Amino acid sequence: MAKLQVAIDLLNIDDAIALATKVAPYIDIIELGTPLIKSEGLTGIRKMKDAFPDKLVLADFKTADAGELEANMAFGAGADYITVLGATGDSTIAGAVKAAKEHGKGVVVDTIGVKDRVKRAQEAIALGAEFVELHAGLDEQAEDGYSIQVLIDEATRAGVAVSIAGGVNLSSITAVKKSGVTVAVAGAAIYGAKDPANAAKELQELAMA
Ligand SMILES: O=C([C@H](O)CO)[C@H](O)[C@H](O)COP(=O)(O)O
Repeated sequence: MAKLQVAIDLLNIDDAIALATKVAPYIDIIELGTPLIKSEGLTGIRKMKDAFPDKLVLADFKTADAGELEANMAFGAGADYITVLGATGDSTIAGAVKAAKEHGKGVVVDTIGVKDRVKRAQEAIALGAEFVELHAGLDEQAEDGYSIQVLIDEATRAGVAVSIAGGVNLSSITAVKKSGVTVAVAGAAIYGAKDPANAAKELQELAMA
């Protein structure tokens, strides 16, 4: 059974909270996507956590430097998780992990742009990350020939706690879940659906099957 995370790549916090309200019954983790964080800042995180105190809130900072400082900012605003780039140095991940331990929260390392995602995932877990996101971002997904299968194969081999993000939808979620992921991340498949609540419900059913 995999947890389900909704990645909200909207730009307005009121729209994001309205979406989260529809899908929250089927979701374990509410992610404020990087564009939303850049648009609404720490205030957006505070508003989301205030609206959903019983849900895990993930701030998709994609931190590249000053790991401890940025993690303290995110956790101070109410986030339960922050993302840190796997492409950055070990000291940045270690700094964020230090802040996470002080707050009783978690660091998720995002492998976007990393060549050897499996190796970096194993290193990141050794540094104290709670889980690692095997991630093909929106631009990589738009490249010719992209297939989520590469992430599914990597999750099967990783041997550490991972999530998959980058094209998780109703067609791929069963294979994603079978790969043994801790968390399946779905963005456009939920916020772009005609009926986001129903999309989240169907994804959750398949993630739990
Ligand atoms: O993290 C993401 C991206 O970098 C923009 O913030 C997306 O939320 C993530 O890639 C989810 O992708 P889809 O499920 O394919 O929308």
